[in-house]
Amino acid sequence: MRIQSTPIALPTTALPQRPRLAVTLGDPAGIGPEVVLKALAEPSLTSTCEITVVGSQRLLRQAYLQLKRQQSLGDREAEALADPDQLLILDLPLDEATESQITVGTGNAASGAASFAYLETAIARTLAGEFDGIVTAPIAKSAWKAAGHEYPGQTELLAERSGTQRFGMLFVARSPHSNWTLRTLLATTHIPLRQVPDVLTPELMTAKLELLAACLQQDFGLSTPRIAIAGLNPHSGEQGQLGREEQEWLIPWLAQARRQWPQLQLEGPVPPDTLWVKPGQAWYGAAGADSSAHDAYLALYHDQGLIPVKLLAFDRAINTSIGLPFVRTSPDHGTAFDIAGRGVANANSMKAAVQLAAELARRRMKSFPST
Ligand SMILES: NC(=O)c1ccc[n+]([C@@H]2O[C@H](COP(=O)([O-])OP(=O)(O)OC[C@H]3O[C@@H](n4cnc5c(N)ncnc54)[C@H](O)[C@@H]3O)[C@@H](O)[C@H]2O)c1
Ligand SMILES: N[C@H](C(=O)O)[C@H](O)COP(=O)(O)O
Repeated sequence: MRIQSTPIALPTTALPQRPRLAVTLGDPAGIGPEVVLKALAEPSLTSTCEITVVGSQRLLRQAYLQLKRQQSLGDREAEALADPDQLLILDLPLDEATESQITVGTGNAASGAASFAYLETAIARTLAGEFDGIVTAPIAKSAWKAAGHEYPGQTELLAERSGTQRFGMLFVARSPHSNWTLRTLLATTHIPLRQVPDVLTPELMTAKLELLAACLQQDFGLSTPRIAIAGLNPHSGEQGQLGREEQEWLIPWLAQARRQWPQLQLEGPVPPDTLWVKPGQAWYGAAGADSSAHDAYLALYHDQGLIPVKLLAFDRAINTSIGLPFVRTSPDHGTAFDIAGRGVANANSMKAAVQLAAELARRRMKSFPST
């Protein structure tokens, strides 16, 4: 089903009861179309929110037909796929020349430009009040760069276009073993490792902690959360013997943070190698672990936080942008060019991203009903 790309002005009396989510296709050469079609085949998701796919209807249909062909030839039970003709699609067609440059499995300037346009459009329509949140299928940073878009990722474009100065990258995952929820915020993200010690400052940590506390309160109903803050160096510097950052500023900053936010139960700087023991035990449901694990973790750099997240929950963790004026979630994986087009992508993280976006949007609609 194709809808014209004209603003949908709802009369104020007809406020939507279900959250309206824009789901962007991501890089059309990656697994985005596949995981979107698999996720939107879930009635439990599509019944709780109104979903509009933002991207090329033609490329989505091509992905659908390719997956259907593979399933007809395969000996495995065919995984349900949403029929593009049954979906609400905000169609952003490519001209013939550009579309001919899209090769499934290879990100390039054409696929980068397409995925950039999908997200740009979803942001503009959300800011115009047409959507309550955005779920973004994966893009390839390298393809964005090839298309001339110098952003570290989707998060930065979302922040720039929504005029958001302070924002964060939070990973959320609900354990299938214990139903315990892992929440990990990254203090720094897409920067080279060697820059991390210089980018980390007390001001940055304060900004991230404020965002995290507000998110835990607003989106998860946690007003006195237990938060663990990671150390930077091995053994958190071993009293300065293995690095000085903890002694020089991180420990003093934490002492000041405890005074500034008495409602937060702050632990740290926790030695990074043992920080993840309790969440790991809580994830697998060890007796009593969920009471000793924390409500949230503040990791100091990308892989310090994401190695444990993806180790425990690669197939279900959700990247949630906090601080934006609307909900945004994304699967934790990327475009997976190496398996794109083969029909073997796991769509659970995409499903979890849609489900969390609907939950958060619904919660915010109740907290801040439109006037
Ligand atoms: N949400 C996002 O937009 C996002 C997240 C991470 C990486 N990326 C981008 O994706 C591109 C590729 O990144 P990468 O190779 O580091 O990570 P990746 O997640 O794309 O792939 C890593 C490995 O995991 C596998 N994999 C990923 N998702 C899978 C799924 N749903 N089902 C089964 N297997 C899956 C891949 O086949 C690959 O072997 C890069 O350009 C990166 O910037 C985007
Ligand atoms: N760092 C994320 C991850 O590894 O899952 C991902 O690259 C997020 O990037 P965006 O800002 O494009 O969502």
